Amino acid sequence: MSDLPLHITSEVAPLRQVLVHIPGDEMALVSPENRDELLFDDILFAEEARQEHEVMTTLFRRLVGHDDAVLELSDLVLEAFETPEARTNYVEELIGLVPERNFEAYQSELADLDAAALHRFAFTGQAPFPVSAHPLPNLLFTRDLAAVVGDHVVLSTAARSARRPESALIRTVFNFHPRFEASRQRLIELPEEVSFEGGDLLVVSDKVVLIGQSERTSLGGAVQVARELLARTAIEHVMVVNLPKRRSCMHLDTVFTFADEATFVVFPPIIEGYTDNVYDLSSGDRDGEFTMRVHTSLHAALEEVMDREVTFIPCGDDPISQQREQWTDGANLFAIRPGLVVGYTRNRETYAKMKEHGFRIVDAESFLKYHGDGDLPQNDKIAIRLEGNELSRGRGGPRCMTMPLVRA
Ligand SMILES: NC(=O)NCCC[C@H](N)C(=O)O
Repeated sequence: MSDLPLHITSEVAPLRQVLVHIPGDEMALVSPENRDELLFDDILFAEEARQEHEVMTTLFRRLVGHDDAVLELSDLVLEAFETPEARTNYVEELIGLVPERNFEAYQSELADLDAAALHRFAFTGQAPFPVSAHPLPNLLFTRDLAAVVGDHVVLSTAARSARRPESALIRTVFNFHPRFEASRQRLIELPEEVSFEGGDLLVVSDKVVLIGQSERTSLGGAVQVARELLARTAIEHVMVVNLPKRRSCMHLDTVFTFADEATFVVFPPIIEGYTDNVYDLSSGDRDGEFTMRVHTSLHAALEEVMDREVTFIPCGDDPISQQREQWTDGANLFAIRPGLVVGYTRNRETYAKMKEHGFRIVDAESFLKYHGDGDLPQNDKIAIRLEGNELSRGRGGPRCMTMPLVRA
């Protein structure tokens, strides 16, 4: 299974391979003092978070049906670092990404570290000589590192300095790990003056993507991604969704995710409360130019571009429950196949709404017990509840914690 080419033509197509990161030592380095800077609203109990995460990856392995279904970022970085060139390159990239940290002063010492020591430095910031970096606890949210569209990969440029070094790690993996050799020609890099994070990109079909213009993805970032995708891939429409620039809705996938091919779980105040906020970009008559159409609602825009009826399920019944559940990622579902999604147990009102729309609600543990022998439901609409009281404190749900590499 090692040479599956990267490929995604729909957000809900059956999952074949996904990149995740189990909360590691870096998570235990978030403290009350540094948590703000590290983009955490609270400190997480790493062991508990790992246990919750393990249930999620067990589900993926079981449902996809092979061990290679789940790749762990930490393993891939360590394997890539076995190549000396990958280590030198990583250190150079890191220096460029966070020049203010002045890692240049220790460039040769860092590049001379062996794979395990450099790996430790990269994730936790700890080195065997007097230099230290921030830990990278947000690697838990692999979604934001890049986005696979068709057979191309858009590499993110993080908006916040706490997440900027993550780019050096994902570049190391895609540029140096032997597993991704076949995709090296299809990496899309963005200029450093714009920002783009993978949580803002949703693949609607082989011809359409949505990009949130958000707290994390700048207008310039969305335009650059559009330019590259329209020029290099089969994508014909890039629909830019303008969001309020707020932490609570930092990426489009915090307020809007797929539950089925044409069913979405949404946070209504933002997704339905704004008008004229969808800019549909397609190629213009001349190279590098766009044609732009403004839609008055995302719902109408999707129905037009998907050529079918679209259903929005609110993440709660009333404004208060919608706000509470959006905050704990009620609208951040991950689809394993159309109609089979994973979310956090605590978002009860969201599940109640999904039930009204024909979803069966099942706990992850009982799902695994019942379908433990590989006898899996094929067509039912099922929402799997994952315990995430610890994980949800990082402000990201199952979609944020997964970067699909291959969907059938
Ligand atoms: N796609 C997502 O919404 N990812 C969640 C990222 C949470 C992380 N603590 C951050 O602030 O970047």
